[in-house]
Amino acid sequence: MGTILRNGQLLISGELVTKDVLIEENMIARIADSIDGVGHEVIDVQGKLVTPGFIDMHVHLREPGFEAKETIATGTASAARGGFTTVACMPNTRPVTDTPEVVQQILRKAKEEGSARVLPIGAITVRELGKELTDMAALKEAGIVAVSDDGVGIQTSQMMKDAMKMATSLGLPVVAHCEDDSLAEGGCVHEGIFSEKHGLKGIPSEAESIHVSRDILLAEATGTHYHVCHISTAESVRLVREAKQRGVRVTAEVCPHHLLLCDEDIPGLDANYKMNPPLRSRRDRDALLEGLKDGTIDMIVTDHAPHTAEEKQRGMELAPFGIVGLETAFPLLYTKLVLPGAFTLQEIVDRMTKVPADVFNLPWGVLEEGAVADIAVIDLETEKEVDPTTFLSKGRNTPFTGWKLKGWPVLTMLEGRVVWQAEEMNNEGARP
Ligand SMILES: NC(=O)N[C@@H](CC(=O)O)C(=O)O
Ligand SMILES: [Zn+2]
Ligand SMILES: [Zn+2]
Repeated sequence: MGTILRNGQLLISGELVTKDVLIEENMIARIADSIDGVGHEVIDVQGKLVTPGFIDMHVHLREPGFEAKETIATGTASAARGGFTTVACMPNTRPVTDTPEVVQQILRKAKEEGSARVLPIGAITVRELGKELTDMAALKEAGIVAVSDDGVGIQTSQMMKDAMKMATSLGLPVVAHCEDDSLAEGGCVHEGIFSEKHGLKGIPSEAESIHVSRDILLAEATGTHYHVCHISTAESVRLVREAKQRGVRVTAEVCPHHLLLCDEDIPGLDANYKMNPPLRSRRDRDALLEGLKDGTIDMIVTDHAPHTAEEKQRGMELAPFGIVGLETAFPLLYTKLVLPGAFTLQEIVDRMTKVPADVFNLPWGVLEEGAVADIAVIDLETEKEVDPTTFLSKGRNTPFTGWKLKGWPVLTMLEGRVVWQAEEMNNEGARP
């Protein structure tokens, strides 16, 4: 017996087309105008978008070590609710994901308790201290898909060059958090309108862009696949665009919050607007949208970064950087970029599925016969307010509370298994 998703809307060459999808075992067995339901379970998804499950190459699951913020169980439940079936998790755990043991522990937990596929990213340097390279070969053997010291920048050029050489020899992408400490130190928001108004120390744009420029030169010299994390400034976008034109192997990701908000939008000293990199200027925000449009920026990621309520209540200067993102990403992008016509639905879906799969050489992210049945079903009609108290994440730290959005995922399948289902998708009323 298989499962049929009946009368869903599939994106085919940019058009929405009504189709049935038959899932057998863990695979998509058939996609057709109409599939006979006899002998199968049938789920009515009439009028709803059926897409490949989303892939997020940048999340913080916090386990091991920071289970008060999030666990692999709650983080992947949050992912499933957001329509994500694959998440890559950053190594700034405790201990840092810098040994094969931690990688194996994450993979084991994910298998036992996970509602999404988890791809660990290993640390570039031991304890992310920037002093000594990790044993990347052993980490790769254990199952990492890339290396990163996310949370901190690699401060010296020599360390980054050594890391790139090592990663290249192993075929691992270098995923870089770009931040020059000598420029960023002590800042809590973007250096600009908001920091001036409130007398706060700012993080200037160059703190990011200088690393991007340095790393592009190093990537060119070493032949590395260099991937820029959470790109946030106009200058970084320009640098990546020029590097791509010259044929450097550079890719980039952007977060929904940097596409939709700028420092002018921060209402006051609320740490739910504090993340790293910070919300930049309107000009930067516009450059990110343009970069995403023209392909300079390859993919969208959430940088889901849960923290406890107590931590986030410490105020703008003392609270940790980071906001959650998995459960609001698609509704935000759909409502704020697709519905107003800035991006097509296909453009947004591709940057959350096929493109990250292509860039990181992953076998998921497509909805076609013979593919693994990682699927998101999305209600494009019903408008609902963002309500953090409903989040499956332990984190409630979002600046989007109360936003009225459409495009809420209602059913998520991982390898053919339903891992999340909204109440309204209770199977009653479906008929063969
Ligand atoms: N983005 C953030 O603001 N915070 C991240 C670290 C990071 O992504 O650099 C975190 O781990 O909390
Ligand atoms: Zn980062
Ligand atoms: Zn991060």
